[in-house]
Amino acid sequence: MSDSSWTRVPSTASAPPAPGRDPAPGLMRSLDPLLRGWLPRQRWFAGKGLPVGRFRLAAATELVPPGGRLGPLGLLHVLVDVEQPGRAPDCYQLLLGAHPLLPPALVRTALGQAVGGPYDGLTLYDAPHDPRLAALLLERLRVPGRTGRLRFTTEPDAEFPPGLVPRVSTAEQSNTSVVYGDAYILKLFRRVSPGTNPDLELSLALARAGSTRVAEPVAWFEADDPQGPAGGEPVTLGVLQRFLPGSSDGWALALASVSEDGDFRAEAAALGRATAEVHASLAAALPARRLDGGALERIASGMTRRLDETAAEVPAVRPYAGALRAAFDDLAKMGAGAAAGSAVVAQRIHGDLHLGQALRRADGAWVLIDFEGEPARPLAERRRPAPPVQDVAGMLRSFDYAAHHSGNPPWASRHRDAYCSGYAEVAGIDPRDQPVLIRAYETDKAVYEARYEARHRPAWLPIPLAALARLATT
Ligand SMILES: Nc1ncnc2c1ncn2[C@@H]1O[C@H](COP(=O)(O)OP(=O)(O)O)[C@@H](O)[C@H]1O
Ligand SMILES: O=P(O)(O)O[C@H]1O[C@H](CO)[C@@H](O[C@H]2O[C@H](CO)[C@@H](O)[C@H](O)[C@H]2O)[C@H](O)[C@H]1O
Repeated sequence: MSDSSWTRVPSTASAPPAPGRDPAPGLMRSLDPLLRGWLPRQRWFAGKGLPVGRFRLAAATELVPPGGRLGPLGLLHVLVDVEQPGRAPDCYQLLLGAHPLLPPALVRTALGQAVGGPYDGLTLYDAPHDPRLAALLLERLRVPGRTGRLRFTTEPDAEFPPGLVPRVSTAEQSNTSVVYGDAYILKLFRRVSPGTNPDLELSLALARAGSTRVAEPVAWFEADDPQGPAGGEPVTLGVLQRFLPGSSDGWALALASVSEDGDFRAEAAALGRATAEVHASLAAALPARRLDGGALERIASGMTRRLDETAAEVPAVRPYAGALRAAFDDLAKMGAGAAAGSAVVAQRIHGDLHLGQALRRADGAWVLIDFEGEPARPLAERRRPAPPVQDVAGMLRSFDYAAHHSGNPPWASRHRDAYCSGYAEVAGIDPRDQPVLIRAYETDKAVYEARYEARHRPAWLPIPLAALARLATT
């Protein structure tokens, strides 16, 4: 199937639209009232709690099946910039269907009825939930090439068996994933920015290096940066990866163990070994360098800044802020004492490692997923090499989360120890022998979690707060 069998909205054909101009006449005017109601309610909407200002349509492309027509048959792909006071505009990826009458299963995915514009009178809805449109997207991913500003790529040995039935993953998520017949999972990034998403970059680098600790990407799609110069950084929009059928996620397994006060230490140690293997593969495949003292001081000052910002936003953090700063001051002092060069290596890392990012395959092996980094951080920061102890700290926090979530705090310490022992077996360095680093990174992560929970799951805020209280007294 050639690229030419796919239709695009003619007005998005090639030249970027002038700023503020609607590239598909009337589209933005009809989308605007629908997005105002729907967008802020989505789990992945980053600017929750802030008023929503202007929308600006950055790109619109309609994917239509070969021989099909624009309108109810197609999938409307939209990139929209959202302005909100106090934050830089966010660009969101929307995949929309348009239909005169929605079947009952799709009603809850509706944005509402368009008035005016190219979809006048049709109900717009979230397309990933429509098996027909999700299948259409997979069909498009099979064929490398371009449609308007969208560019589709496949790995050379990718195979697409026919008849893969799509379903949207129900996991609580920062993005939207569609599972195709237990063979593939397509992650659709919702808040996007120029620059290759590390989830694609790192899982591809690991898979190409022969690592079995990752779900291999088989196809992906990107857009040219709608605002950028020709040849600028691509915007990663979606990645199709091998699905691991019958796998269990580490968070569910850990919770089950906590609730029966079970012994999960062998699994925790295996996970530590898997983490260290991934770190070794990333260090071999991508740039790594020894940090100088100044770099450690800059890392410490970033942590202090995040603590101050969080204390300003989350009042419950304030009582601990003064004492917590000591962890970052100690890291800065370590940097000051190592002006000529420290023993700390920075390399590409997972960036947001927790138990929910580890899947135990049906054969018992641990695989890491979601190399996107912390969704709230800017992409450039998430792609910067960092000490691997950051990932270890993330996982240690997660053992603590599981134990406190289910009211069994003693479970945490023996499993944290087992994880560190497993990590040390492969890495040759035990994170517990780097107390200043691990304490600073664990504190930074708990601060991040306090802000994350305050914004997204206020009922969970006591978990990171209890950790901050403990870290403030160590
Ligand atoms: N390759 C895979 N095989 C099986 N399940 C997966 C795979 N990738 C992700 N999942 C499931 O989807 C969930 C969300 O995936 P994730 O990449 O963490 O998305 P998000 O960034 O939106 O949180 C995971 O917790 C897991 O249950
Ligand atoms: O999985 P995401 O990339 O969306 O990560 C975000 O959400 C996570 C929660 O779903 C959050 O993780 C925190 O809660 C987990 C339990 O639900 C716990 O295991 C983690 O240790 C804790 O950090 C993550 O921080 C956030 O970035």
